[in-house]
Amino acid sequence: MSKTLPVQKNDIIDIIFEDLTHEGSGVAKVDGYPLFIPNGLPGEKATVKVIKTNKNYGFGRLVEIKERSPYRVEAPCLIYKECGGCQLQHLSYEGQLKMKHKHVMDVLERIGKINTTVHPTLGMEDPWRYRNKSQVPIGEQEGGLIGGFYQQRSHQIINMEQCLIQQEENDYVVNTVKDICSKYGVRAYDEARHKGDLRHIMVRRGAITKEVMIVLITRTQDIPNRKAIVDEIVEKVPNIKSIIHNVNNKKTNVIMGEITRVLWGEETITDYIGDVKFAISARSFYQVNPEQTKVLYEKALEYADLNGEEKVIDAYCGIGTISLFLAKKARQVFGVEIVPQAIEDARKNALINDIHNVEFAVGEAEVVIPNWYKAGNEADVLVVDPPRKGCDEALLQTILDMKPRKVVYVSCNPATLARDLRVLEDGGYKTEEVQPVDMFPQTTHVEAVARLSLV
Ligand SMILES: C[S@@+](CC[C@H](N)C(=O)[O-])C[C@H]1O[C@@H](n2cnc3c(N)ncnc32)[C@H](O)[C@@H]1O
Repeated sequence: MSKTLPVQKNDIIDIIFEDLTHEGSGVAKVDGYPLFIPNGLPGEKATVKVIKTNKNYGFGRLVEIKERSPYRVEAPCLIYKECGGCQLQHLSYEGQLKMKHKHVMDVLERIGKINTTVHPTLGMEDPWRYRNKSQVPIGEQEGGLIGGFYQQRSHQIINMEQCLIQQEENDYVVNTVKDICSKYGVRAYDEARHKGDLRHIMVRRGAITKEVMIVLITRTQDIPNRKAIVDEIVEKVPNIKSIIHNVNNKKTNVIMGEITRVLWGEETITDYIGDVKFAISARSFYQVNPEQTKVLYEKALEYADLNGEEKVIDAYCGIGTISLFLAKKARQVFGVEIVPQAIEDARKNALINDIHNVEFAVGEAEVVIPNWYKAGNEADVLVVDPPRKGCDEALLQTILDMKPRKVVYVSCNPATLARDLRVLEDGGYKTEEVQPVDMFPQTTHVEAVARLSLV
């Protein structure tokens, strides 16, 4: 069968890169047959070696770049090639923003057949050191704890002293906690044998308040020398506000387990987005790029186009971040979220900010909102901000039945955005514009906000 393919394993051929995959590999086509080649950039001419062929696509390796992309740069991070965290450090930031814009346009067109205006990506002035949350898997080397990242396509942990997309303070906190736990004899979790203690260290830091939360995630119910560890963390970590212990004793890739308790300090840290203050607990979702979150939410608010009279639903509301911005401009907001701790935070956040025209419910958006509609409730504007898998069909159907005047769709996955926009367009909505926002510089991820109106 492979005889009919235009290339064979071990062929050395000249190609031109046409595109980039979500993993950051260059894509070249030979008589329509796609080859995926790490490190290639669109527009580049190169010699490549074919290393594997499947029926519909193959893989190759760069031998020589013959014509470089004007957007190619030297990746500043020394562990960029081993770490799976960033995929685009070899592409200039201007190139990244262009690539993300094209990606959103292509996916909307290819998957959703959506014909709309996609604006150029809104990027950052300084696209480094932006993350407010660090979450590192823990391993062992020569008796001490190491932590950093999984080597690409493996579960081998590589130690990391710094990460160029993390706030610098988070690097210090992770390294300090690693050292303290090592000193007091904490053993790393051994995934293969399901033995040992510490699985992950998570650090979250308020960009404005500087408040720090540390979460120690262990397999075991307790942490050896817990008190000494906590005391030393409190002594060594500036602005520490909360030390949390989470127990995850399952054989799973999911990071946090069901049991969460406060070891020291508060259950939450606080932070500001614009002039709204938020309490954030360990289990709650909170956007990782605070600077761009403000840009994203402002765009969502602009697209909601509120005049103070509307009833608004915020589906997948997390700790009520978008809900509270909406509540300042609407008559009534109803937020729905599946994580109970996030809804506790959301209610607390409404109180902290003296906002009273908002109500929150715990549950699946695809169950709570249809029931809410069946009970005779309606909304003028509906905002959705689902996880990567997009909106559930039952929620989309309820939107089509309820017919809110406007739908604002905030998406972290252009493919599911395209799929869901197609359903909404088939049901009578028009996608008027889409704004990509770069929440994750140096990576292939892109966020986008879409504005839909009932036609
Ligand atoms: C991308 S986050 C957005 C959160 C919030 N809008 C924000 O900007 O911080 C998606 C949220 O949806 C929640 N979620 C996931 N599946 C859900 C479901 N079926 N129903 C309701 N919420 C869900 C997650 O817990 C998470 O908080």
